[in-house]
Amino acid sequence: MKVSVIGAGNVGATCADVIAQRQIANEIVLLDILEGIAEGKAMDIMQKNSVFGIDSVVKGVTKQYSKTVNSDVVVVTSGIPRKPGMTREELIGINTGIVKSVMENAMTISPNAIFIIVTNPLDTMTLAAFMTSGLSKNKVIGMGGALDSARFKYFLSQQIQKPISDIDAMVIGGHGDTTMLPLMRMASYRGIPITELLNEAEQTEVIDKTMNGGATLTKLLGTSAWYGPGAAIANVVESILYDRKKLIPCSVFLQGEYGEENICIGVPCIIGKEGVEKIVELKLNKSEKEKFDLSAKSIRETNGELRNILT
Ligand SMILES: NC(=O)C1=CN([C@@H]2O[C@H](COP(=O)(O)OP(=O)(O)OC[C@H]3O[C@@H](n4cnc5c(N)ncnc54)[C@H](O)[C@@H]3O)[C@@H](O)[C@H]2O)C=CC1
Ligand SMILES: O=C([O-])CC(=O)C(=O)O
Repeated sequence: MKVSVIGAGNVGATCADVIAQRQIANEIVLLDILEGIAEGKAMDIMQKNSVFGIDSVVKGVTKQYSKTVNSDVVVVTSGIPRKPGMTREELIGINTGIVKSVMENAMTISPNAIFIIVTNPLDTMTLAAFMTSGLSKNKVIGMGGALDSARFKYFLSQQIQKPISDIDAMVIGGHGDTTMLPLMRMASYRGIPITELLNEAEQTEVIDKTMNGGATLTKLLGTSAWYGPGAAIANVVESILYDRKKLIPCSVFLQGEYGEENICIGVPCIIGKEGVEKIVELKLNKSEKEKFDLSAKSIRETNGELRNILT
């Protein structure tokens, strides 16, 4: 099983490290355009593997796409992260060209690969990868909701003072500060609805913290997060490589599902060896559907900018 990670920055290197440490793939190739960075990080991870007796092989290369040949999964983490005070959407100008060129280089050499897009603005970059590659829609997966759901569960566990592993919760919609939709009505603590455990004000507080999860970390770190993102990507990779068919919210191209068309947005997906194997249509109530529609509207505005950049 071979995974290539294009962009050996904070998120790409962490993702490679988690995949190696959990032995999800036996070969991981890290690629970057900056001389030496991928080689150095791969060597460092291999020396860590040596400490723990892990046999997954991590290789680092500079621009050498030939080394990514026949990857089963390609993760696109190349691109600029935001700085404190910025929105993810502000990255569209610089990151569109990067995602387009990475897709062109990577897909010819790994014709059967499933692509996981991570670069921000996530939903629009996933659409860019889908449009510019011509790949079938099941093979282009945007990773956003997996991370947002992990944050939602974390903030819920903090609020109700219970272990994270006892909490089930999901975020759908866009991967943006104002576009994500934490599904509080469906969140539960071991089957007990969270809405029975938290009052309205507490629920609102958790939702706000979740939606601002990325911005909060960016303010604290001076650049955006990487441990949560790296792990969330590895979870998607694992579901593909081992055909686990996990239900993970991912940004995927919709053609009528949730009443939307020609847009990539976060919805619950069954993720297996074919990539997106099924989109699960939740029965949203009126208020949830209104929020989902607003999220889609906002993503469409950013997609308008994308179309201007690409033409
Ligand atoms: N979808 C999500 O949940 C998340 C998305 N992100 C996004 O992921 C991206 C990467 O974030 P970080 O790793 O923190 O940034 P970083 O700056 O640490 O690393 C980015 C790497 O991409 C490389 N790169 C740039 N152009 C490239 C190209 N054409 N080919 C190959 N490599 C190239 C850079 O040299 C750099 O090493 C950002 O756009 C960020 O906003 C970050 C966290 C979560
Ligand atoms: O906040 C950012 O810009 C990076 C990201 O997408 C996240 O951590 O959720």
